[in-house]
Amino acid sequence: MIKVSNLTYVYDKSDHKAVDDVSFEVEKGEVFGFLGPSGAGKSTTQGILTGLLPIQGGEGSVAGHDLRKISSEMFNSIGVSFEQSNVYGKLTALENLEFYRKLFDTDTMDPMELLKLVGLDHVSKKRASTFSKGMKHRLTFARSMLNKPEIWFLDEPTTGLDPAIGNQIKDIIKEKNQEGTTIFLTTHNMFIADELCHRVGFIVDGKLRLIDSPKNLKLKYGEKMIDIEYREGDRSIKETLSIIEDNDRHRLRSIIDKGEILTMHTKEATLEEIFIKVTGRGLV
Ligand SMILES: Nc1ncnc2c1ncn2[C@@H]1O[C@H](COP(=O)(O)OP(=O)(O)OP(=O)(O)O)[C@@H](O)[C@H]1O
Repeated sequence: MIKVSNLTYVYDKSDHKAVDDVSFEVEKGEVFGFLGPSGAGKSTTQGILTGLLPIQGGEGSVAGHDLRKISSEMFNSIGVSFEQSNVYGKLTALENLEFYRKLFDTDTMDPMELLKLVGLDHVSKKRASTFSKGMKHRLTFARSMLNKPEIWFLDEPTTGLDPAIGNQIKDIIKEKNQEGTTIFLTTHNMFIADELCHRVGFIVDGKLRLIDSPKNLKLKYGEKMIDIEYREGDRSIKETLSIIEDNDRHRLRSIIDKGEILTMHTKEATLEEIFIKVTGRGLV
């Protein structure tokens, strides 16, 4: 669905590559997470893939369309939800969707149905300028689904939303993916990536450092830890021990031998911890 090789991009008057020799493929039906800290090159890559920025170095295709010869047909196949909401303030929520709907020459979704899906049906006749940041974000998100995209580009889809609405958005993403939509998710939120993505790519300073599934990454890089709580006299004590480090393994054995264990849980490394281990960088 997406195939890029040696993608490179330098902004005018910049002395460094915003995207530096990036190659990857995304299969049909996959949720692919593009993860990295601020300034890593995520938005620039997404800009090239969605035709907002011209391809400079390298090759690529999106839904079978060559990025060097972008035609309007490509825009019928993709949906893009930007991190920054860009809705028309003077139009109502419904008018915003009706307006964009006319720009496609492909089958589109019913705007009211979309507003209902993102919980904005009760304000369909209100001007978007009166909306909160979260509501504008949901309207942008709904708009990106209008043309029933084959590939859906989502830039920080849950950032700045309250947790209940964030969960609703995550459910919609999962549902669309189950219906067959391929998803390219750009984020620096590792929890969302872990929950939603089949594979993730770590990008830092314009370079793609690694691609794998969250599960494989945890197996490969995650040092398994155990949270153990036990009783000693009339006190309960908690410890976190590695099951790889020799000293910790001895300690664990001696605690088990003494008995009186209250709780014991294995604890996997988070994707964020693995990102730091692999790239030497945090996600902010
Ligand atoms: N319009 C621009 N002109 C010049 N440099 C830019 C422009 N947009 C981005 N850059 C630079 O390109 C690099 C990659 O930026 P990009 O916005 O792609 O990163 P990002 O990973 O999407 O970051 P964020 O998570 O903050 O959106 C950064 O060094 C940034 O400063």
